[in-house]
Amino acid sequence: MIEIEHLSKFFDETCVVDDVSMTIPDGALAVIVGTSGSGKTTLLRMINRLVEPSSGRILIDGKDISAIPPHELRRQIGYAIQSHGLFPHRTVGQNIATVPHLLHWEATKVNARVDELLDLFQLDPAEFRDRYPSQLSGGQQQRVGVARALAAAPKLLLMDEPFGALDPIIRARAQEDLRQIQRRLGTTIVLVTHDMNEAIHLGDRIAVMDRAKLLQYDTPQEIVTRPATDFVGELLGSGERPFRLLSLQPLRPFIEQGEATGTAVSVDASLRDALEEALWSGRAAVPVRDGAGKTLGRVTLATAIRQAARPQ
Ligand SMILES: Nc1ncnc2c1ncn2[C@@H]1O[C@H](COP(=O)(O)OP(=O)(O)OP(=O)(O)O)[C@@H](O)[C@H]1O
Repeated sequence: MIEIEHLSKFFDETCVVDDVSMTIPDGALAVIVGTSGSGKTTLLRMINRLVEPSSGRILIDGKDISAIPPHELRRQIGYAIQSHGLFPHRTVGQNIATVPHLLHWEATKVNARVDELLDLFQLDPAEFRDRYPSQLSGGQQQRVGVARALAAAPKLLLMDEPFGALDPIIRARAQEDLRQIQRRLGTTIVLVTHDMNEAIHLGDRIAVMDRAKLLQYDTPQEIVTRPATDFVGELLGSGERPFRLLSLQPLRPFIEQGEATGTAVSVDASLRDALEEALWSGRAAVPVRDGAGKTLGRVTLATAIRQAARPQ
């Protein structure tokens, strides 16, 4: 668990993080979202002591991190940034092995870990292990950057706009990878983004920042349905709110029996996906199928419309 208590940071006279308190439970994915210059990166970098707070404190598993030497702290905490920060003269394998080497892991264990991570990120180890970063696409470099951050299986991973440079298709895949990895390994993740869609899609909790202050820290559901200030509402985009609400609702509870033909949606999709499919094809209901292709029933446009309304 990470406990951030009354944390502030001044650069000269300017306060860039102002009295922020928040708790991130173990295994949660907390997203810090907000406008440019609101203090998101500074807040994140105080968690691994790349920036020292002016006041307040951070506890990780009950321990005040100001008592842990920074280099020791950083070996326990994964860190992935937008410009991936790979070492250009080291191979992909050597890059991923950085922290395991610092921790003096045995060579066989390191090699096995490198291959395991490459597999996880769908990069064939035989093909990619010995390449240099310049021989990879931007998306592959970013995946290697995240793999490197995960190499020593840190309990905590800090990510600063990790998917910022990716095109929308690869970005969606990288987001999906991250959620699966997080579920599998139980990693606690703090991720900075300025993209509200990404925040709602990924976050168990969302921290909304504006001008150094934490305006709201809550579940995506609460942020969408009960924004704490007008600014949070604006950041969500008022016209987008019904769709954001639908994207948070899995289809399964809304499946009913009845007639529906045409292209089906997956049972793993959200109500928003079903709404889009229904609207785009001009149908009042769409069939729902499971992974094996079996039709489970249908979801109607009327249900989606009902569920898009602001809860009372
Ligand atoms: N080392 C520094 N010295 C002085 N000012 C700094 C320093 N680092 C950041 N700042 C200032 O602190 C403020 C917050 O910066 P920060 O990078 O935390 O914001 P951010 O919300 O992550 O922004 P962005 O989304 O644009 O990356 C900005 O006004 C920035 O100019």
